[in-house]
Amino acid sequence: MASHNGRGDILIGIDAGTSVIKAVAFDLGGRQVAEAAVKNRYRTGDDGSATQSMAETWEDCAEALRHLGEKLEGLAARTAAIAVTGQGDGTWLADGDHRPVGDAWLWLDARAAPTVDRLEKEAGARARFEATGTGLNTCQQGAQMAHIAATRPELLANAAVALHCKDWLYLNLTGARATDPSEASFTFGNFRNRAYDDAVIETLGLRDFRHLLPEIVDGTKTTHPLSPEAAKQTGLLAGTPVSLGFVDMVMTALGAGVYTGDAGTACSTIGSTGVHMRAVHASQVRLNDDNTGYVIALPVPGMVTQVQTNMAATLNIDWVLEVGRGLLADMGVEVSHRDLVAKIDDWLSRARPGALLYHPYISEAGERGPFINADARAGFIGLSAGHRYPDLVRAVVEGLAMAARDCYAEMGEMPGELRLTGGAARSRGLRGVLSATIGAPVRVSAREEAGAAGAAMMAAVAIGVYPDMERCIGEWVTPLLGEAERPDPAMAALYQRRYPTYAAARHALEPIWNAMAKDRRAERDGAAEAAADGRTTK
Ligand SMILES: Nc1ncnc2c1ncn2[C@@H]1O[C@H](COP(=O)(O)OP(=O)(O)O)[C@@H](O)[C@H]1O
Ligand SMILES: O=P(O)(O)OC[C@H](O)[C@H](O)CO
Repeated sequence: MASHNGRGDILIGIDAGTSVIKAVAFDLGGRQVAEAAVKNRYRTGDDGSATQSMAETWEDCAEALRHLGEKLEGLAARTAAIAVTGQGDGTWLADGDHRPVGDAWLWLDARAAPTVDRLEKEAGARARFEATGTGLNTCQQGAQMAHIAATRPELLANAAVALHCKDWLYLNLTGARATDPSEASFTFGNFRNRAYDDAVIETLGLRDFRHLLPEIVDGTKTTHPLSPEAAKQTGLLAGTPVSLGFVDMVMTALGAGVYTGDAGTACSTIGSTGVHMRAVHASQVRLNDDNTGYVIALPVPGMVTQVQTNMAATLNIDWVLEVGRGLLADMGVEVSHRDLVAKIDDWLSRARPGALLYHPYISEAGERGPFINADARAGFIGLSAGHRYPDLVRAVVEGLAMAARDCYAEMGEMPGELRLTGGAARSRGLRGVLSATIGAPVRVSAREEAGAAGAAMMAAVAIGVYPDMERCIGEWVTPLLGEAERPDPAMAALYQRRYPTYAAARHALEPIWNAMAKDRRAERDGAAEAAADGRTTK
């Protein structure tokens, strides 16, 4: 088999997202030259589970790389390096032969909620937060492993290594068991030194499982060669250097301009999840009193992102569109999700701004930023008989913007400029709502695949295309930033008035969510008991 000869003019970035797995080819100066995508698949259950086949995820990744090869002639020989990032958090357990131990638990999995409640009440919770910079929530591997240890210990007993999504793909690409400094430190470590912290592991009750945590590898410094088996499956050349990217949240932000040296800028990703972040030196991180948010390392020495993240962003848009699609389907009218997405800006323009309040906590796992409550649920406030579908769509979009403001309010001053990325940033109407709600201009990067680009930038630094990340950003990111879109003053004043009501309502709703969740749990337990009785009396 041919192997890599150490040259090439293409960098491949892989971004294994929650909705799509993408493989993207860039030239060495950062121009995107080809892209291939495979839809990701995961399952959700009534018990709050959200799981994904690990074997299929690797097959889908390999398929995306093969498709990329079909689109770009001579890709294998031209590839100078590959980098991989992916959906963060979650628990991907592999055994000693690098086979999956069951399906992966995703970041959307809510089963660890009782364990999060327990651990947050125990001594050591604040110390853990001060080390990781990250509030414990159901998404994270630490909480999920602690829950698995309590409820399904055989899974951990059968595992040799606990990985995240991108780490699992890296293992399949290279055979190396590794994780990156960002997920390692915000889950089990300290963001100041990017290393594991045994005291954190102890507070999670995971001392006996410490051996499952893999080596931490900085993908801007270290690469591993593509293995012969992976080469066969992907159509690339064995020996091609592979760099392990940081978690997708920070790769996307890096590619979209979170760190360009301009003071006061911030970056929001409005994708399935909503991620709101600013680049700061690790010494400038301000931890809140509520133990919420993330501190995610950047692949730049000393620099991290201070983050608050909404569990669900465009998942809310998808929900309201699906309501419309389902109704039309019942009446025999078939429309696609894409057709409905194309209508969003029209609906936004037909509805009165600020007429309704919507809290976008549509995920089964509740909300994680700026507050953590697995019981939080979405809802409209202010409906009256005259409201129509466009009003609901507008309220959902305004709810995403209010939730973003809520996150920035928790982190200090509102940003002076907001760089936007993620699927929903394509909507001009949504950008206008966000800009007015934050009270700052927004800019969208012409970069289509910011996450894959962020990862490829790490490979570019790792193989010496650039001496450091700053120089790479100067060519890959800054020139692609679009014009600043300024907020409409009247709309900004309206949303400024609405925000305190939005925030007050979410505080007031907390006991209602908790009571509803208690009822749901009691009903589920009652149904399970009735089913068990039915079985024993047969
Ligand atoms: N033009 C648009 N206007 C508003 N929302 C959009 C638009 N295009 C895509 N979206 C939303 O973005 C979602 C996809 O976002 P994306 O960032 O690609 O997903 P992910 O975060 O899962 O990678 C779509 O499902 C839809 O809700
Ligand atoms: O794959 P996407 O939805 O872009 O990213 C998911 C995040 O990594 C996740 O929210 C981490 O908890």
